Amino acid sequence: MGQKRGRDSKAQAVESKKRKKAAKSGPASDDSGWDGVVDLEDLNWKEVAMPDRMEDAGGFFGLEEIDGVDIIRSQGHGEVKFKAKSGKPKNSILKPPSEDDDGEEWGGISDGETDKADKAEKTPTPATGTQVKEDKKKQKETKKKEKKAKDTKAKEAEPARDPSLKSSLSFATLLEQAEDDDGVDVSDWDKLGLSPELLTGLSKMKFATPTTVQKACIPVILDGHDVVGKASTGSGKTLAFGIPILEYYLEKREKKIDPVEKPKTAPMALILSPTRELAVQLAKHIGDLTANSPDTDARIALLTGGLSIQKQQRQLANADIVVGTPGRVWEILSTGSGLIRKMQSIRFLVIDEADRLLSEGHFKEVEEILGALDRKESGDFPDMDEEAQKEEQEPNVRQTLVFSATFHRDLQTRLAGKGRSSGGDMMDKKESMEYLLKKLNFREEKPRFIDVNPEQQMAEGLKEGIVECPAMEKDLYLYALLLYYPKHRTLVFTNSISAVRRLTQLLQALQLPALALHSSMAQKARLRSVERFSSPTSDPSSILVATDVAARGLDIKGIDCVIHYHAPRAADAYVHRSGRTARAGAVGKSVLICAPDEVVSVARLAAKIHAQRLKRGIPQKKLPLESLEIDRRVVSRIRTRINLAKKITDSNIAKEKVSSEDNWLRAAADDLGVEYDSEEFDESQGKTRGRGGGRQKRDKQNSSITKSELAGLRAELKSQLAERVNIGVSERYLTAGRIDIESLLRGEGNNAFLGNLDPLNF
Ligand SMILES: Nc1ncnc2c1ncn2[C@@H]1O[C@H](COP(=O)(O)OP(=O)(O)OP(=O)(O)O)[C@@H](O)[C@H]1O
Repeated sequence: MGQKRGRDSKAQAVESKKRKKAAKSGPASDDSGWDGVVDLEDLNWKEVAMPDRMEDAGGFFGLEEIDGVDIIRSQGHGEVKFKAKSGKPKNSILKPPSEDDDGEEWGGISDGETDKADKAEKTPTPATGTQVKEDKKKQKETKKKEKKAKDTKAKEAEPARDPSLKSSLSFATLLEQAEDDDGVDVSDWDKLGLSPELLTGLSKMKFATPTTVQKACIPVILDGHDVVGKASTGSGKTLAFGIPILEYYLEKREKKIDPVEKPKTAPMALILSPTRELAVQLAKHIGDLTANSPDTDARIALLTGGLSIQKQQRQLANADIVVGTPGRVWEILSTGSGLIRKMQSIRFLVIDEADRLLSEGHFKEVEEILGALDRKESGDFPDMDEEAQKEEQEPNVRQTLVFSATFHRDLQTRLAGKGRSSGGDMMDKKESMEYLLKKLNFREEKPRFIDVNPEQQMAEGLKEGIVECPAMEKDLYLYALLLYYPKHRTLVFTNSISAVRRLTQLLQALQLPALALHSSMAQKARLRSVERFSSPTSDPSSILVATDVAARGLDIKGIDCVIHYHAPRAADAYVHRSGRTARAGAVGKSVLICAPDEVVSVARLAAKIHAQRLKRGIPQKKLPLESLEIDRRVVSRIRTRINLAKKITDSNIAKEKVSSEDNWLRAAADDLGVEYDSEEFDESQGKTRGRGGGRQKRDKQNSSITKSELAGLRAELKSQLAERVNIGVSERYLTAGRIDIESLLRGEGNNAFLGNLDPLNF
């Protein structure tokens, strides 16, 4: 297709300048070793023929076109160049030298005698150096004048054009616009008074409007207040605190900008997260905004367990913002020299997923960190700049920002400075709210409590459902749900690591793209699972089977469905797990697979979460969750597959287990210099009788399946999986009218099933 461009005076001016530049280094002939790449201005543009009537021009007035070119985009700069299409001579697309070109500078683009002859004709007769120069100068000036007069005349002769039309036709403007298209209009952020740098960053990230929590929190934090922020999952809390931190960074840098070297300074913010994956994500999210905002080179150190401590220590030495999990942060701070003092000057302390971070296993380290940040010791700070030292001297410069989607009622009322605690079930005595308030050392007596959605903890676009099934058939119902929702990126939550391992293998045996995530995995494997699951190029039916390590904060685009294989143990876990879908205004599903003995506790849990809505009478149901009926035919037809897959998985797991136990005992026997016989050992330990004996016996039985038996099971499963699950259709009578053959052939509908399956309508 031919390329078109508009003509305008600005483009022409640039054109002549660039042409000269091109001429200097430009191509001499087709076989000169020149790669054939030319600039826009050096193309042999031809005017587009105009219709007789100007009204018919349809906005194409003044257009030029070129044929036979390929566009070449240079990496990184968005610059566009051109090359002749293959089969055409390289210089066939080049513009011949025009009258106003300086003959000497224009090295000649010629592949024909005519051009050479033309050039010879134009070449001035030899003369002395100064004279030639002067003559040329005069010639140039005359040509310039002539050209100017010609241009003015042409302009006067042109009919008046709509200025917007003109600019929209300019090729140069089109290129500019293409660059501008990189971003979106961010005028909705104006009221928050952000710096142009961050506005550019937000525009490039296509965040046209601040979310509710961002609108509510950013100004308050910028005003220097301590904030406790509560907003539903996926509502943009990270930037609600990330933006004010970066604003502070820019402001601080402005005051003492050093063009040669950044001043060595202490970090200005410490952001604590309960899980490694969330810490990685927080650093990335804030880092993305930094990277997209011009001149915003805040350095972020990520301190999480499982990765090289030395590297993290090095990062910390130059960091502006520190993001980490409490364990590793404390490990580095407590073993480093002078680091605690350096961190004492931080301006922001962020406790993300606060209710989790301030409870359970993490509290001890958080407590150590908080204690260390407030411990005042004398001494100087040799590697700190003056302002940081000054700030260090001032008492309590630190703003504390506490965020979560869920807060225990007591924590909520206490942090909001409202009323007394009635005693809570989330923390024990020592970890009481009073203690917390004191420990967090807010600089204001009452931090600002911002609850953007007091009545609803769940995201707007989330649909909640429940599938009831016999306790021993959860695998079957899980598989059925996954078949009902093909091409759904699904996150399956379990309550134990062993269940994650087993389910991942089971689903893999059923040829589903399942990945595992739990805290006993090596950190690199954990990150790899998250990366593979979240990659935009990954299978759209990817499944991540995880423990609650993935429940908090994980922001993976495009999770369509969350399945709770085990009912969560607490209401907040349900909120956070379900919050992995329907994020940032998207829609999503959350489905609980529920055994009969779990129904009561699940009902209680749901009632708790939806208490406010139930109070207001919406919706008037026993359970605010939709009950999903899985077609009985599906259940019965997939049973064989599940049984086969289970046998294969159980056998593999039992073999791994027996072999690792065996290896351990063998090594111990070797160390002791004794013979090891596994059966003899089991007998002597009474392992075949008593408590746990049944499980061990089962493991032994499962592990004793021979290789050929296993191969047989695999082959049987494979042949089952090669067929669609038949929902009451005889394949012999496919044409009997019960199924839509044409849509079947077109590959429409759910490929897992043969026959008409009522959708779950959920
Ligand atoms: N102003 C905005 N406009 C559009 N998208 C946004 C905006 N701010 C943040 N987002 C996107 O929303 C998603 C959720 O943001 P974030 O992870 O901060 O949510 P959260 O409230 O912390 O969730 P959780 O409680 O689950 O941790 C992210 O993908 C982020 O890129």
